[in-house]
Amino acid sequence: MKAFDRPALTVLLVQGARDLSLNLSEAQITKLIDYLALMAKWNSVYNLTAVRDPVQMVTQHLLDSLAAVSAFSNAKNVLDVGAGGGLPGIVLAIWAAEAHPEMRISMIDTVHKKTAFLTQVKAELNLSNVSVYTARVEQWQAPQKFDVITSRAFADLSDFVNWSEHLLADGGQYIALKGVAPDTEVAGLPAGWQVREVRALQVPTLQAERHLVFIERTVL
Ligand SMILES: C[S@@+](CC[C@H](N)C(=O)[O-])C[C@H]1O[C@@H](n2cnc3c(N)ncnc32)[C@H](O)[C@@H]1O
Repeated sequence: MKAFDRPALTVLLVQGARDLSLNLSEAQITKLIDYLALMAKWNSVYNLTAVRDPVQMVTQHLLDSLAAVSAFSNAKNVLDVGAGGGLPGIVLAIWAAEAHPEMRISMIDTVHKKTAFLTQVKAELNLSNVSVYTARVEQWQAPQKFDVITSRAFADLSDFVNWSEHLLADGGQYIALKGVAPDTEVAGLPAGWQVREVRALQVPTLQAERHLVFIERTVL
């Protein structure tokens, strides 16, 4: 692994957040870098991400998730499905703790090693707005329904919706983080669901195409 140069990574993150017009406090920047440090430290044990270069981790993990957070501004109760090492859920939680203190973020993954890591991140970063669950989402009976269900790099849109629709509250929506414009996936959505918007994202220093897909129940 390349060296974890905290000051240089902080500069990159601050600049990226500025490019995204996000007003992050010093405490939020510190927590985001602390999170990355935990991920870099435990990656070999927990197998959290294939991205090993800390500079790339800032871009592909922190800024990629930060580019999406303002879409969650009205959410109260968010579920991140297939959260893995915590993306976008942990980044969303660090942002929301100050920007939207009423927002709760639940994260679910099947792999116990990953949820053990997320539980450790929650404790070390003092994220009282986070809940972590180990389960297959399609079999999971949640303590409550969610007004927003999100995922990044989880499944195609139709499986994502089919496996988790029992968890979405009436009037709720999906916000999926996707790569290239997901036209084929959009066409394959199950009956009763429609795409409200596909929004292109600009992630600072990332060349790849990124999109947010907003899905809701079809109004009859
Ligand atoms: C490619 S990883 C993406 C992780 C993270 N969202 C990210 O963007 O880095 C997909 C994750 O989905 C989890 N997963 C796969 N099937 C699942 C299911 N049925 N229910 C919950 N999690 C699942 C896997 O364990 C894995 O951690």
